[in-house]
Amino acid sequence: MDLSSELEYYDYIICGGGTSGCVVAGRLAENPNVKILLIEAGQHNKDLENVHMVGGWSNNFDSETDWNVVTPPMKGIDNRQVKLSRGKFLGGCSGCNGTLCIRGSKQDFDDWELEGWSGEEFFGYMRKAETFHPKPWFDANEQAHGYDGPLHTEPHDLAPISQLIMSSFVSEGLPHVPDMFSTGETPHGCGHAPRSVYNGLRTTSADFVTNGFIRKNVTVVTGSTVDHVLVEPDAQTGELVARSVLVQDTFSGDVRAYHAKREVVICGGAYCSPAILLRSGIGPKSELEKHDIPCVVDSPGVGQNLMDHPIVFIFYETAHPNLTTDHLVYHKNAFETTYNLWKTNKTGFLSTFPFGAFAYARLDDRLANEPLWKEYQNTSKDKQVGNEKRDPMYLLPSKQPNIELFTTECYGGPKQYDHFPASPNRDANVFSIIAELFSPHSRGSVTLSSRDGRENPVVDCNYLDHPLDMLVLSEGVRFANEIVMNGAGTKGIVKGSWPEGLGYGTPGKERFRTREDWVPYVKEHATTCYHAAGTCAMGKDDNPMAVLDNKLRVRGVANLRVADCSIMPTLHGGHTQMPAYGIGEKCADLIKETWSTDNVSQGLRAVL
Ligand SMILES: Cc1cc2nc3c(=O)[nH]c(=O)nc-3n(C[C@H](O)[C@H](O)[C@H](O)COP(=O)(O)OP(=O)(O)OC[C@H]3O[C@@H](n4cnc5c(N)ncnc54)[C@H](O)[C@@H]3O)c2cc1C
Repeated sequence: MDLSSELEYYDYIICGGGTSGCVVAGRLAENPNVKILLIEAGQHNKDLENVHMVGGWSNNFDSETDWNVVTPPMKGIDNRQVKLSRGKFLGGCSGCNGTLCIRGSKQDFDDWELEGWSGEEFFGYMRKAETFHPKPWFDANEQAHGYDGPLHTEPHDLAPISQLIMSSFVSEGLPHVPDMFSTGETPHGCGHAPRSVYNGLRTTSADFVTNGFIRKNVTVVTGSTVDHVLVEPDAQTGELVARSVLVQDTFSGDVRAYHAKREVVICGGAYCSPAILLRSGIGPKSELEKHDIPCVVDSPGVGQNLMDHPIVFIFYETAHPNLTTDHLVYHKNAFETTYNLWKTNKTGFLSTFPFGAFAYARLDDRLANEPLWKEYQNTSKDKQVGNEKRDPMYLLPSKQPNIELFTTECYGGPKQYDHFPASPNRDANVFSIIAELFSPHSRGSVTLSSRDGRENPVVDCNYLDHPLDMLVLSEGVRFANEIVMNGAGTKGIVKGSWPEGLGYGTPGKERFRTREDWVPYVKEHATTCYHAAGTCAMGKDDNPMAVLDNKLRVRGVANLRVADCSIMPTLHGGHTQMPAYGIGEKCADLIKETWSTDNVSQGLRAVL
């Protein structure tokens, strides 16, 4: 195919206008002397009401604004398939997520053992993206936040049910540390998760290249799917260099090419970035052969090491009116009223996401007598940090939680829970608690279904394949239920539950008392927390599975980087949007460092 007449030239080409990609583009554009192209497969976000109105988040799914990825059956969860929604529009998942800003523990990033990515340094990059707006009632840790980034965040005003759950957390042994999800230093406690919302509007990474940050040197093309990156040997050195990007019109399939004078950065997210690399001939040779793609670099780690946090919901109905927020959205004509409120004032139920109270928990005492836990305690890699031994999940008990617990302030959750009987439209008042597994041992994969860039890859999350993952998550779910049933704030307020029979009826007749009792429910209902990561992992030079070096450079190809959640060697114990922002910030700095005048004159590979 002769593309020479169609080439357009940019200094940097960013492939994927999602959470990290927009940050990379926006930050590089601070230098007015460089020209940047940002390519997004989906549409622009400006007219997508359900992006700006946080409460409309789920309306972005099962349509053309969703990648609509569905896993194959997975044996760890009763051979069920799971729908993996991803934002397909400018801003990517930052425009349809739950808005939670939960950064993880600093130790999670120290564990990567990669120069430049310590917890201390990386928390600095997450702060850089943020402008935090305090509220008088919230005891913020001021140093933990940023105050001049394009991402506006604020604390969430709790509904009455969340206040009650917070006191149940405390009475069940999880001390209150208000801003613990921003500091990364408390592995066991409860507090408030700031949100990526301000003045009733969602803030997204698209804000780095739109609104107040539109810059002449950034060209945003939407509706354009990156098919592959053209990698060619340099005429003088023979070294492989990323030179151009081949793009298909998402709808018509028309092809065009763009040329990078300096670098190509792949930011397609943990499912699509490995797919772009594979289509470019960079990946496990055997996988490329299946699709007749010539192998440019045999990189066995591309698409492997897929991680996510499995979660399980438990729902409760309370007889007390107005503790939950169901009356503001589901009952009678509430939706019409609340929608008008958002339309006119940007306030009300739809202006925030109905998650409530949050906790991190260590489960050491609860798991101490489990035979599997003891077995791994003795046989697992016993790497010490100081005097402290890691637990079987490879976590440091003094620094990293085993699970997160969080709650909703009304009915709502993945579609698989729709069959539960107390539909809120019948005027029921419903809340839920969710247990989320950190540091899973199970690993999944991303492979190609076809060479066509417009076909989704095959994403197998392999949830709960490892027995330790099931052990910890089922104990986490059991703990979650005990908090609601026995905790000081919520004891006695429950009149129904899903699953049924959770101990609000006849004492001693509860159906779910032991951890084993919970295992079938976990298998039947575990689903994604949407935290996909790890499929183009960074790693040290002696690690053959490391797709990238610690500067996000693709091993074996010059002028090609990846920047999004796929780069994580291990998944942190938190939620992934703040790291995605931090990765974008870090990548922009790494690129600026490479192409600073000094470095360029030292012979880095400008291809023109
Ligand atoms: C429903 C949902 C709820 C979530 N809730 C939370 C939460 O409350 N808190 C939290 O911290 N995290 C949450 N997450 C996770 C978090 O939002 C994501 O992990 C993070 O935003 C991912 O950022 P990314 O840059 O890696 O990928 P993305 O944001 O997905 O960006 C990838 C971009 O690349 C584009 N793209 C892909 N392939 C191509 C191609 N071939 N050509 C051109 N463009 C392409 C995509 O359309 C997308 O815009 C949630 C995610 C979802 C989906």
